[in-house]
Amino acid sequence: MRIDVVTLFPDFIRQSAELGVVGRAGERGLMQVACWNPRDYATDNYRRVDDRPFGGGPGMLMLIDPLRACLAAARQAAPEPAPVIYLSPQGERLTQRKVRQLAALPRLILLCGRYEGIDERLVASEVDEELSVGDYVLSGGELGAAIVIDAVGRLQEGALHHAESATQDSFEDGLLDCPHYTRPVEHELGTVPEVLRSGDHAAIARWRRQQALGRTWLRRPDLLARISLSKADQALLEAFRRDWLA
Ligand SMILES: c1cc(-c2cnc[nH]2)ccn1
Repeated sequence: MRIDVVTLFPDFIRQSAELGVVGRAGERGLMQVACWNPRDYATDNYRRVDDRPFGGGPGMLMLIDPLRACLAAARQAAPEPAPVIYLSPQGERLTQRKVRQLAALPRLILLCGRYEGIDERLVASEVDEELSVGDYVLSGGELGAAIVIDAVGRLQEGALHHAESATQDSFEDGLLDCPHYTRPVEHELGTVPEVLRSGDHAAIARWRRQQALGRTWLRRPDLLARISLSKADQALLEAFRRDWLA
C-alpha cells in the first residue's frame, strides 16, 4: 500500500511513520509513505499557503492553488488511483470497519489542513471524503493522518508478528478487547485468572469472549447494540451479567 500525505509538517508524518509496526511495514516494503508540502508549490515570493477568510472571523485559511498543485504532484507520483481523504472534524467518524476498508485499497492520499481549514472550493473539487478521528478540534490534520497510517499499516499482510493479534484487537469483531495478563502469576496487585493458566484452550477462548462481551456491555453498550450475538454469545453475556449484578 502507498500513502501520500499532503502536509505543511512532513517531518512529523515521517517520524510517526517510522515507529513500531508501521515502521516495520515500511522496512518490509508492505507500505510506502510519501509527504508533499504545499509550501513547495506556493508561487509567490513569500511562499504563501494561507490567507484571511472572507466575511471576517479568526485565523487563516489554506489557499486553493498551492494545495491543488501539491495534490496534482502527489497523484502523479504513482500510477494507482487513490481517494483524496481530508482529515477534518466535519468528516465521517473513523471506525475499525472504515480502517479495514481503507487498508484494502492500493493507495490513499491524505490531505492535512492547518489554520482554520481549507477554502471550500478546493474541498468540493478535490476531496473524495472527509474523515474525523474524534469530536474535538486539533491544530491540524496531521495527528489524524498519523492515526490512519498506523491503523491501516498494522493491517497490512505481514506487518504484525502474529497475524492473530490483528484479528483479536479491540473492535476487530465489534467488541472491546478482553483483559490480558503476563508474569508473575501472584502479585500484590492480584493473581492471574486460573483459567488462563489451565492449558484448556477452549475454556480460555470462552473466558476471553465472555470478558470482551461483558466489557463491551459495561463500557460501550452502543457497540453491543450494533452487532447480532450468537446464542452462545448471548449465554456467555447473560452469565457475565448475572455475576456482575450478584
Ligand atoms: C480529524 C481532523 C481534525 C482537525 C483538523 N484540523 C483541526 N482539527 C479533528 C478531528 N479529526
